[in-house]
Amino acid sequence: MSPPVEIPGLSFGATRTNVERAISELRSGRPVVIGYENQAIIVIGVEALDAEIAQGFSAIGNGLARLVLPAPRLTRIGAPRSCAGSIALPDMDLARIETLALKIDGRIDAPVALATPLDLAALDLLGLTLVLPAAIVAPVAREALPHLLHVEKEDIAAFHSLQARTLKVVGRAPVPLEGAPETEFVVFRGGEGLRDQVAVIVGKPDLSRPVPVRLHSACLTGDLFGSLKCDCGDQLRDTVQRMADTSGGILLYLDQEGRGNGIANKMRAYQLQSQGFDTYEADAALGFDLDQRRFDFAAEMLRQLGVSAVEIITNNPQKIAALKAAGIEVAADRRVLGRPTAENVRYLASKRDRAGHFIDFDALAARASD
Ligand SMILES: Nc1nc2c(ncn2[C@@H]2O[C@H](COP(=O)(O)OP(=O)(O)OP(=O)(O)O)[C@@H](O)[C@H]2O)c(=O)[nH]1
Ligand SMILES: [Zn+2]
Repeated sequence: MSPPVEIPGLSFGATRTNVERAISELRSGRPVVIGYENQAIIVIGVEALDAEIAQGFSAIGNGLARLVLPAPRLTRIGAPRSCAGSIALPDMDLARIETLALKIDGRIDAPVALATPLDLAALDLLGLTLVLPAAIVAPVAREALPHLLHVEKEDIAAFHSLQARTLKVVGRAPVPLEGAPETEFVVFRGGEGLRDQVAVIVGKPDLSRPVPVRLHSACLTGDLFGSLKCDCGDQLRDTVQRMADTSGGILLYLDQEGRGNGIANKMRAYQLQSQGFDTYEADAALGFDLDQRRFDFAAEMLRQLGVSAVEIITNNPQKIAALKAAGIEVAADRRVLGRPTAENVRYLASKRDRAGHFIDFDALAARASD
């Protein structure tokens, strides 16, 4: 057999390749191995666990498998923590695991150990895959399980900053919209979890001045179906209309459904909301922090479009701070009013009270009676 060769242009770095493959493996329901120094663990998301895989974890882990949960979930089930932790799974009891990871009435039933660096890397990787942030892990020898995908802890950490840098335009075309006939869609690939991100350029904004810009995170229920639970659809259409009626602007339509949790977790959260939780309590009960989104790659999209200064259209102070941190000049910030409904007032009030969004309820009420 001829020896392996390094071919320029065909030798991709391990960081990108292995992490991208690991995301795909975990989403397909197959475990991966994460290595760090001379240690390694085998990992799978709770969502993908079945009796057969559980048996495999028992065998390979010699009874040392554990369930790793983020701090908000541990707090929810009665073990207040500011950092992730793990619970021993000596017998891989599937019903117990589901209760601890997901059930509303889950209660802690064993001591919680501090998460190891490898445990934290497992949660980090699951976050990129949009599955429930609950990991089953078991220690393994580094060289064991050669047929499974191996990824290094450092590569997972480095992947986050790599993502923004790998963005590139893969397609663009005019898409005339109702009320905004002169509109172009520009599709970028890369970004968060390799998803496609779209810049919607409305009219012909003057790039030599601060450009009206909105970063809009995808909301299937609100944007497309007009859900009454949020204000997203109104914000989307009103912003495009406002841009078309003035000197144009750019709306970045970001594939960040559910504040970055993914549509499946958003529906899990909605289910909890139907039982009385508010939008943040529901996310926390599932193990999520207030907001999973990052906006550094949105800044990179703007840069690639030739934008260096913006008038941002948002009520969300994190979006403003993130663009500034990424080196975009924010010359002004403008509010964007949705329409209040009986179903979304609690959601809007929670965003104001818990996440500091600038939401003026008097202005909203005036709008409702327009
Ligand atoms: N997890 C979760 N996500 C939600 C819920 N309701 C709406 N979302 C998501 O929240 C995000 C809202 O994004 P944006 O429209 O960019 O809004 P924002 O962060 O409130 O900021 P501005 O609208 O710019 O003020 C979308 O990704 C929605 O899918 C919810 O109850 N739970
Ligand atoms: Zn919405």
